[in-house]
Amino acid sequence: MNTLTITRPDDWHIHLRDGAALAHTVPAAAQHFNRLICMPNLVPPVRTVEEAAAYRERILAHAPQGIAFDPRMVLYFTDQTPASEIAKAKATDFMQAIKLYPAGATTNSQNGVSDIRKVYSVIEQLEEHQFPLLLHGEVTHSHVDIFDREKRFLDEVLAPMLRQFPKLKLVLEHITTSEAAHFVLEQGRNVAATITPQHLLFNRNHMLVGGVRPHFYCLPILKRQKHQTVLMEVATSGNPKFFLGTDSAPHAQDKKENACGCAGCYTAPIALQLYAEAFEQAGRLDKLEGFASHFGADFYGLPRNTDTITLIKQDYQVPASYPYLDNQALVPLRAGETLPWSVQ
Ligand SMILES: NC(=O)N[C@@H](CC(=O)O)C(=O)O
Ligand SMILES: [Zn+2]
Ligand SMILES: [Zn+2]
Repeated sequence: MNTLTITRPDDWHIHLRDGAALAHTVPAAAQHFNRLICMPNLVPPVRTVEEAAAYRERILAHAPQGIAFDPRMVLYFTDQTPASEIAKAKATDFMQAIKLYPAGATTNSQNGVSDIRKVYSVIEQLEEHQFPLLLHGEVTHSHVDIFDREKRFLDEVLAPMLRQFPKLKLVLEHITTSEAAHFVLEQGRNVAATITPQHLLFNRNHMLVGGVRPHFYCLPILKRQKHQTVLMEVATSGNPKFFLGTDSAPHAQDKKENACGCAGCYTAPIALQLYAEAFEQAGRLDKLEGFASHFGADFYGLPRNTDTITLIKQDYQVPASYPYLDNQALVPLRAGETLPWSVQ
């Protein structure tokens, strides 16, 4: 197969950042994706519907003319989120979800939730309004090994929460383990997961063997190959519980190539090509369209896109870096490498 035309995809998990970064991140994402779930971990975070509306305007100011582009906004869950904010968000036509970061779990999560049991009154509203909860699913206790943090979250936080709120609509974001994949498979249709291109194509050896490669460092961290294999299986299975969320997370080059490097892989301009590479490796290119373009929209109750995008089996040279902010560069995953798929 040399070309593959699919319904235009959506990215259900992306970081666009704010301010001057938007001039770079918004056009890069909009060239391939229509709807974006715009993560709210700004500094300061997007805590209210008003702040989300203002952030959406700042994003739209950089949207390319003449193509469909619909940023979907997300509240940042804090210990102080008022339960009344949920009905308010639900009543808008641009708020899509609320994102829960356990405090300290990842980039800009310091204002996240300190103990999920303290916010059960808000979660009750989420279940009642069927307003989706997006989870960065890792525990944060310093004594828990970084490679076990996702599994521990399932056992200690998510399973008890779902027992209490069995109809809660939720997305376990950027899953990285076989345990998370199986957990999602065992739940009802109200529970889904996003999977990034890096967790499909890579495992921790790619990050750590032969030298430490900071551009592969993201959270949750890349795991063993046996987990990668299971993620590939579920992503390419055609099961609608698993859909595309790139978790493209830009950090300037000097913040990544640093004695204490930031977590996050920048993939927005190459993510679709990477997913095509992964699905081809699995012999399941026929399942790419469902994963990339149908299942997320279906889960969120949005119409599927009506236009299409065409991938070509043609080498694509990833730039060494993209321009970013003042004099900084943005180094993508696979910088300088040649990918087997291009977007027409
Ligand atoms: N994935 C990451 O490693 N980083 C994300 C935050 C997140 O999605 O956890 C970021 O905002 O940089
Ligand atoms: Zn996260
Ligand atoms: Zn993210």
